[in-house]
Amino acid sequence: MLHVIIILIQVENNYLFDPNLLEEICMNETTTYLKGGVSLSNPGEGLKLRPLSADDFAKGCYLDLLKQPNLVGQIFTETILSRFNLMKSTPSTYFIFVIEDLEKQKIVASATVVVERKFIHECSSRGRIEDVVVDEGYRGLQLGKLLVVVGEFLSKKLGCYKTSLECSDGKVEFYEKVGFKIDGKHMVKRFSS
Ligand SMILES: CC(=O)SCCNC(=O)CCNC(=O)[C@H](O)C(C)(C)COP(=O)(O)OP(=O)(O)OC[C@H]1O[C@@H](n2cnc3c(N)ncnc32)[C@H](O)[C@@H]1OP(=O)(O)O
Repeated sequence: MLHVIIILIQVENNYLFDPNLLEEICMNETTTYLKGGVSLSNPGEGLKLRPLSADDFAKGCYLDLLKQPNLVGQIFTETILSRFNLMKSTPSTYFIFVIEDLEKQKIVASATVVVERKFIHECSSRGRIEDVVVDEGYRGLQLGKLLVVVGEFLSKKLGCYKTSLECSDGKVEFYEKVGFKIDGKHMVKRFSS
């Protein structure tokens, strides 16, 4: 039964969100310089930036990518697909986009924008950039920077008044290169490791 569900999802090319949203983003205003002409429409030779698709789990490579910061743990196909469908059915909230190496059919980079709805600031919304990761074999090609800039402009397009992210001290310099500034302190109480 599960196999039937997976096949149906593959046939529909089930994107998490409408790909037109990415195509409509205009990054002309960015102050971030992406070397080598890297852009949303041209992330590099043979690479394509697009929304996450349910197909990417069947290929396996998306989870392999997320394992590179070793954050996946043990999960089952049913759990993954039910989480994907939950995100997809929550309107205008979860935007996971990936970069695929088309020849290898491999997901080589990914980032998430989550839109948090608020009552403050006249019922505004805030974007959060999460889970930025580039495959070890594709680092240093400006893909990390591209993901963050796309996250920034996607947040803007979705009407957010600001976008923010949390990172370790070792990544501060990377995010500063894309125009982010330290603003206050981040505090946390963990319920599991
Ligand atoms: C909000 C969050 O998700 S925080 C979690 C961040 N993700 C991770 O830690 C996962 C593991 N790391 C990675 O996936 C990658 O190393 C990333 C995403 C941090 C960087 O991706 P890359 O594609 O290699 O970065 P990219 O090629 O775009 O580099 C951009 C610039 O930042 C610099 N840079 C890259 N990593 C770092 C770093 N850790 N510290 C300082 N500078 C860095 C590069 O030298 C480059 O400089 P340049 O533009 O002047 O040449």
